[in-house]
Formats: sequence, C-alpha cells, structure tokens
Amino acid sequence: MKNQILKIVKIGGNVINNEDALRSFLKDFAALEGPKILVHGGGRKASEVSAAMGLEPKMINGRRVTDEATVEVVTMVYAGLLNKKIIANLQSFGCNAMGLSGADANCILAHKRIVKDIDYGFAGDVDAINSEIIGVLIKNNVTPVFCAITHDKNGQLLNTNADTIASEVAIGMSNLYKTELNFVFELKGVLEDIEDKNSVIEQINSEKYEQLVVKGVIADGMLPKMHNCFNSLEKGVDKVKIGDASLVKSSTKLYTTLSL
Ligand SMILES: Nc1ncnc2c1ncn2[C@@H]1O[C@H](COP(=O)(O)OP(=O)(O)O)[C@@H](O)[C@H]1O
Ligand SMILES: CC(=O)N[C@@H](CCC(=O)OP(=O)(O)O)C(=O)O
Repeated sequence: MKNQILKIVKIGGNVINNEDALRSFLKDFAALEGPKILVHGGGRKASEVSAAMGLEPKMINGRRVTDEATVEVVTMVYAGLLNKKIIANLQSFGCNAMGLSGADANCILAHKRIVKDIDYGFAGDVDAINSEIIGVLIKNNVTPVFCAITHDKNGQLLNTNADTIASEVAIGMSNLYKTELNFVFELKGVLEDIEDKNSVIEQINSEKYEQLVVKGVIADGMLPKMHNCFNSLEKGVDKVKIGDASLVKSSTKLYTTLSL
C-alpha cells in the first residue's frame, strides 16, 4: 500500500466557526479522491462556550490550560457538537465519515502533559496511534474524522492540540501509506508580513524556519503548527503543506510547502 497516498487534512477553529466556509470546505473534502483522514480543532468555539459558562479560557504557548471543568466543556464541544456536525455534513456530501475521539477503538493513546513550571491540567501529549484499526476503516471506505480529544487508558480524557493530533496521526499512518499532511486555516499560507494576506512564503526549510522565528515573523498559533510540521517530516511524513481551504481542491498554487 506504500504506493498509495493517504491525505491527512487538518482544519482549525476559525474555518469551523464560519458556517459557510465550513460547509464549502467539507464539500471539497468529500470530493477528494483516494484514502483520507480529517482532523479538526475548534478552539474558538470551546473558548466561546467556556466563557458563556463562566469559565475563563486560558492559553499558554498556544495550548489550553485544561482544568476539570474545562475538560468537560472541550469534550462536549469537540467530540460532541463539532465532530457530529462535521460528520452530518460529510454524509450529506456522500462521504461515509466516522467521527472518533482518541479513546474510540483506542485510536490515540496519550499521557498528561508534564512541563516544568506549567500545569496544563488535563492536556495530553500523544504516545501511540492505532494505525492498524484506522487502516481497517480506510480500507473499508470509511473516512475517519478525529477531534482533539485523546485518552490515557486509565479512564481519563485529555485535551490535545489538534495540529499535534494531525501530525501524530500522519506519522503513525506512514508505516502503511505514503502520507501527505495539509494544514488548512483562514490564511493562504505562512506570511512574510502578517498584514499582507498575499505575502505567502512558498517554501520553508528548517534553516529558513529558524531564521523566521528569530525575526519574529512566526508567532502565536503558527509556532506549534510549524513545530508539528517539521516533527512529522523528520518522522517519515512525505509532504507537508499549509494553506487555505482551496488547498484541498488543488485549485490554488499559492500555499506554503515545508521541507527539512
Ligand atoms: N507568519 C505567519 N503567517 C501566518 N499566520 C501567522 C504567522 N505568524 C502568526 N500567525 C498566526 O497563526 C495563526 C494560525 O494558528 P492557529 O490559530 O493555531 O491556527 P488554526 O486556525 O489552525 O487553529 C494565524 O491565524 C495567525 O494569526
Ligand atoms: C491542549 C489544547 O490546546 N487543545 C486545543 C484543541 C483544539 C484545537 O487545537 O483547536 P484549533 O485547531 O482550532 O486551534 C484547544 O483546546 O484549544
């Protein structure tokens, strides 16, 4: 099967929060030929729902501090509302999708994120991807759709950055398939100047990446996204691209390609 290309596409919270943009993206994703996996975030919606419930959203270095009440909210938002809404839309476009958290069929095993001096609470770092069971779904023409929830096999659900899930799933699946990872967000790619939406940097290798970080061109959510891109290339993913929703239709030539 190593001659087949598996596409892993990740969509972020800003696309998900726009009803029309989401539906249009899902229509294009459904039409994508060949084996594919969708990974979705939803950070914006989770922050809105948390705030409405009187919980103040708190992010550190692009990751959500997830206390006991917040892990319940993110599970309801990611694994419930958003995942099922996405599945229903994909079904409407003829794509036989199945919505999954990392706990379902033990697809994504994680452990509580431990970082010196920062308590992220119930945030998870990925340990293992069950490529065998995911492969069985794909071979049976079922498209897996993962949300940003994993588990630790001791009954604890964990909130895991959706970019990290996408890159770990791509790495895990590269023992079975050639893998291409696409990060879809609201901009056309990684920008040289954040104020100029067309200033897309078309090629970034690891050397250029370091220069861009030092110059302060890459910041906020783009920092963990790029880190995940290079991590996946180092661990066997064949191709990584960052761009807007037209990336999936291959109707644009303007996007960022990452290389080592
Ligand atoms: N050089 C850059 N090019 C593009 N986006 C950048 C750059 N530096 C920082 N960003 C920020 O990173 C954000 C993308 O990260 P994030 O919000 O985590 O994406 P997602 O929508 O996939 O969750 C962009 O919305 C933008 O504000
Ligand atoms: C631990 C952690 O930070 N989890 C993320 C998961 C969702 C996500 O990554 O959503 P976007 O892709 O829309 O940003 C969060 O709760 O925001």
